[in-house]
This record gives sequence, C-alpha cells and structure tokens, in this order.
Amino acid sequence: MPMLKDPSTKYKPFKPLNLPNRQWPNKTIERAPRWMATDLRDGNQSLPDPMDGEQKLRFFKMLVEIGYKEIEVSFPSASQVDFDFTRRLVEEPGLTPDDVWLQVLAPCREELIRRTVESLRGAKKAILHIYLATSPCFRRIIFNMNKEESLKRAVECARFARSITKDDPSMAGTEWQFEFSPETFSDTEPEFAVQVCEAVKEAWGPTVENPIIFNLPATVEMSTPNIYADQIEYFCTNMTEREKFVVSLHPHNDRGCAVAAAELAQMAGAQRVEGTVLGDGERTGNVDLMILALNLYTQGVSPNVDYSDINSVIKVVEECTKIPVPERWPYAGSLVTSAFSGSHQDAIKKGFNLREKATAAGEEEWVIPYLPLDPQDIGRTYESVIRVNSQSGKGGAAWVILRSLELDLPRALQVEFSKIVQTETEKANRELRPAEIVTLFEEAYHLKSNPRFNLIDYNITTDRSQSPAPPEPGKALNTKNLKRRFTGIIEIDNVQHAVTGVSNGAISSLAAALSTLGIDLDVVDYKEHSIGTGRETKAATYIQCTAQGSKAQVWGVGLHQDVVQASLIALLSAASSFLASTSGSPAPFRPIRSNTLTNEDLQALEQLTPHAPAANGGLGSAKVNIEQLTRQAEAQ
Ligand SMILES: CC(=O)SCCNC(=O)CCNC(=O)[C@H](O)C(C)(C)COP(=O)(O)OP(=O)(O)OC[C@H]1O[C@@H](n2cnc3c(N)ncnc32)[C@H](O)[C@@H]1OP(=O)(O)O
Ligand SMILES: CC(C)C(=O)C(=O)O
Repeated sequence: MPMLKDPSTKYKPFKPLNLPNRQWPNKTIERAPRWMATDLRDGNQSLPDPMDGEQKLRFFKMLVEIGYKEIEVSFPSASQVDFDFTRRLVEEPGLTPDDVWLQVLAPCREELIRRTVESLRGAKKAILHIYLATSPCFRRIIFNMNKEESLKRAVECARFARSITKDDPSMAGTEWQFEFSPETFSDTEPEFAVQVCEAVKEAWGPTVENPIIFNLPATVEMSTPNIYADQIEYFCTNMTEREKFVVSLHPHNDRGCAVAAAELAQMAGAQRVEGTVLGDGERTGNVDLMILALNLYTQGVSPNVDYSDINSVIKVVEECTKIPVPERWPYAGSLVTSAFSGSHQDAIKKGFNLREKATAAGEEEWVIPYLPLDPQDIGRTYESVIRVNSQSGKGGAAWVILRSLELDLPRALQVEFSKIVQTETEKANRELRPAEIVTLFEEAYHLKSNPRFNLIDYNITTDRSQSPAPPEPGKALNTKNLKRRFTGIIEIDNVQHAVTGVSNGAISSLAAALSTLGIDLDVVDYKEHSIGTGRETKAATYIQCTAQGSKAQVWGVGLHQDVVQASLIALLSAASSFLASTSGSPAPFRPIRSNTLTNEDLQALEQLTPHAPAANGGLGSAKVNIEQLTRQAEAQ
C-alpha cells in the first residue's frame, strides 16, 4: 500500500496534556542524573543473537569502568544464561564492585518474580524492577484488563515482591531497592499512572532514605518530546510524598527524539535516566547514555561517567552486540569529527590557529567552529578532524601538511598546492589519505626526490670589491650595503656545476648565480618559520618566484637546520618548479659562461668541503668543470 493522501484516517495525533502552568521550559539541567545502564537487559533482548555469559561479562566490566553504578544485568526468568550470569556477578568475588547496584527485571507474575529474586540472593546491593503495561491500548489488547484489574495486579505484585525481599529475613544481607515501571507510561492516562503508582508506593512502603523508583517509560515514542516532559511534570507534581520516590526515565527512540525527550523530562523533574551505551535496544533503540553524558559535558556539567576512550567503548559494544555504530552517530561515529568540505575545514583550521594563541595566553574555553567537543577529550586525535576530497579547499590540504610535516604553508602556497590536490582527488574520485597528500606535496616541491637543482656545497662571503667604498677613518661602517657573493656547486640534472653570483643577500646572490645559467627568477614572497625546539630545530622556508619573461609564479620549499641553507634550497626548489612548469624540453637555461668565475671564486670553490664521489660523478664532475673553466679562462 502506498502512503495515504490523508493519513489522518489511519493515524491519530497524540493528544497533548492541558498543563497551562508548566514550569519545565524555564529550567536548565545543572547536574547529572542517576544513570542506569540497561544494555544487558533491554539492549540484549533486542539483539538477533543475544549475548552469551562471556560477552555479558565483558560488557558489564566496560560499564563499570565507564562509571555506571546501576546496571540492569538481566531478565533472569527469561533464560538460564541470564539467571546464571546474575548468579556469577553475585557469587564471584571481585566481579561486582561494592558501590554497584545489580538490577534485574521481571513481569508482574509471581512465579517469575520469585525466580528473579532468587537470582539475586546474596547480592550486596540489588534493585528489583517489575513492570506492568498501563496504557488503554495494552490493557485492552494484551491483558484484556480494565483499570481496576490492572491496578490490583500491580499492587499484588509489589506486595509479593516486598514479602520476598526486604520483608524476608533470609534476604537481610542485601540492600534492596524497588523499581516499578508502568510500562507504556507515555501512552497511559496521566491520572491513571499516578493512581497506580500511588497504590504501588503504598504497597512497597518506601522511606525518604530508601525511596521507591518510578520508572516512567516512553516504551514506544509517540509524541514530541515536550509532551513527554509535560507528562513527567504532571506525575512529579500530582504524586504525594515526592521525597519518597525517584522519578526515572526510560525513553525509546521511535521518532528519533529520545535524547531530547530525556533532556526535557529531566528539566521537568526526573532524577534518573535508563538507557544504553550507543543506543542499542528494541526497534530504534533506547536513549543513548553516551550522548546524554557528552551533551552534559559540552555544557560544562560533569556527567559522572568517563568516555575518555570512546574507541574502546565502541569496540566492546560492536563486538558484543554485533551491531556497527553508524558513521554519523553523535560523538562516536567515525565521521563526526571529520570535515571534508572546504569552508568547514577553513573555519576549523582558523579555530585551531586562534586556539593555540588563546591556550598560550591561559584561556581554556573551547571555541572551535563546527566542533562542539574537543575530540581529544574522548580519545580521538586531531589528524582525522580534516579530511580531503574533491569538496575540500586549500585549508584541508594545508591542515594535513601542517599536522604531518609541521609545515605552516603561506596562504598563496596553500592555494597553489590545493590545485594540485584538487586535480588528484578528481582523478581518483575519492578521498585522499594524509600520506598521499604528503607525497603529493613532497613531489610538487621536490622535498625528497628528483629536484632538477640540488645544492651540493656553497660559500657566502662579503664581496668588498662590489660593496660601497669603506668609510673614512673614524666613521661608522655601514654594513647594510655590503654585497654578498654566492659561490657554490649546484647539481643540475645530475651534472654538477660551479656557479657564482653577487647581490645584496644570500638568496639574491644565488638568484644572481642562477641567472648565469639562464634561470632568471625574481623572489616575490618569502616566509619562514622554525620546526621543533632545542637542538632539533629546523628552518622551513617558502619562496615564491616569478621568472623573467614569464608570467608563471612558482613556489619552492626548503628545510634545513641552517636557516640560510633552507632559503637556498627553497630557491632551488622554486627553480626546479619553474623548469617543471615550462612545457617541453629542452630546459630553457643556457650553458654556463666561463667568465662568471673569478680567480677568487675558483679559490673559494677549492676550499669547499670535499665530497664523496657520487654515482654521477659527485664532486669529481664539479672539479672537472672547475678545471675546464680555469683552462677556458686562461685561454681567453
Ligand atoms: C518493554 C519491555 O522491554 S518489557 C520486557 C520484555 N522482555 C522480554 O520479554 C524478554 C524476556 N521474556 C521472556 O523470556 C518471556 O516472555 C517470559 C519468560 C517473560 C514469559 O514467557 P511466556 O510465559 O512464554 O509468555 P510470552 O513470552 O508469550 O509473554 C506473553 C505473556 O506475558 C504477559 N505479559 C506481558 N507483559 C506482562 C507484564 N508486564 N506482567 C505480566 N504479564 C505480562 C502477556 O499478557 C502474555 O500472557 P498470556 O500468555 O497469558 O496472554
Ligand atoms: C520494562 C520497561 C521499563 C521497558 O523496557 C519499556 O517500557 O521500554
């Protein structure tokens, strides 16, 4: 049957409560509720393959480690596995910490309650939980009971439960709590829910010190969360002896609003929440306790449970339930702290940059666009915060390079590199992994392999012959105008050449030397920063050049312990990029001109550190060149 044009013939809207003086909308949640984890009962009963004893134990230990103090461990009358598991937790020393309450569930049937209580014999702290559906739909369809019969059954079971627990001297070694759930509470007439619970309260006889727990489930979520909150506020304000009962929530997620329902209902007066870690449970699941806890945490409220290692939690849950956690699941999903799109990445990257400064100034507040929670707080790293595909912008690839190589690329270089990455993501039609982006960067800027220009050795000296005349005696020396001479050996396409050049500084003197080879580069932008600290500090240099006679702009990157050498390497990297950017061969540089080396240059070259001969000739070829040049110079 297709969807109806007029669904109102088949589905009736939920009738809201008339609660004109509702107070909850003005309340806030300022502390964590009592949590009760029902993964091993409500979570387990909905699994295609329920957990065996070992899986239950593994899950139980995880819940204890996270910090849950009330754990519904089983439905002991359902199966031997559940009964035995409960006995194991009671009997095996050290399994159940002294401050953890073991909770078990039974329907309102005497023989089943008896067996359930037996499973707890000898426990230190026990919560007996019984349930009876009270809604008109369930009364009519399942039990064929009227209100009086329902109420009577609830009271009888509460009395019976009392007689075999807190009133039974043989059970005196156990500290008992009693929980009653008017199942389908959210679909029950509010006055009737109050009537049943008043009667159950009287039958159990709670005290202020040992209150009864009324668990008010949205067994099936049927309305907007504000209506559930109204129902809870109505219950809290219409029951007598408020101090003798704890109001507990048990929201299911049929409409996808269980978290909202649990939060609004806490504002309405509930003190306790039942749910499961990562939301396993009947149909669409129970409310997710992890989400509720981290929602509190990101409001600055301690949840009293610890999700510092979310990945281990996910592993245990997935392995025990055999249900994978969706990638987009709040907080826990593998994609929820990852941004792929350019503007998100840009915002996150800027956020982290500012945060670094703010942290250095002692500020701790977390304000990062698009990231409501610091991923590190739940054991995730920043590496995966930004991931790169064809939807990404310059910030994405720049982030990967920053995190992987500690290189803080200048904006214009980010733009240039992002084009390379974009081409690659479109070609691959998938996300690029950080290692692939790093390789692209290293290749594009010749950091590892095959630069056409390599700096083999060099010397930078002051060239007094081309500097302004020395000052007259008694006048201060103006060092600003001193010229620098670069003399060095540069390997070009595996052949070493001796070159020299004079200019105002180290980089420009190398540029001058390169121009003797026909590579005329003008430096238009230069940035540098250090990497690391102490003895391991390195300099990273970025140089943007234009080539004379060409509109092309190219970037070079240089890394070295020595800042000057880093700059020279960066310029040669730019020269390699320039040659790569000019289409076609042969290379556009002219052969070396013999008259570019003076006798001083040749002497300076002779003093350079000797090199081990390389496969392609090493310094040997440089020496050959020097000797050739010397002979040519003499011949001229
Ligand atoms: C919302 C919830 O999650 S409630 C918890 C649900 N969890 C489970 O059911 C898991 C464990 N359950 C079981 O193992 C079994 O259902 C048992 C052992 C409890 C009962 O088994 P059976 O006696 O075979 O009954 P069955 O499974 O068919 O359950 C239906 C019966 O329980 C009755 N029932 C349902 N809810 C309740 C209740 N809260 N109190 C008393 N009886 C109830 C039904 O009316 C029906 O009785 P009927 O056979 O007289 O018509
Ligand atoms: C037993 C009750 C609390 C229950 O699981 C539900 O109503 O969903």
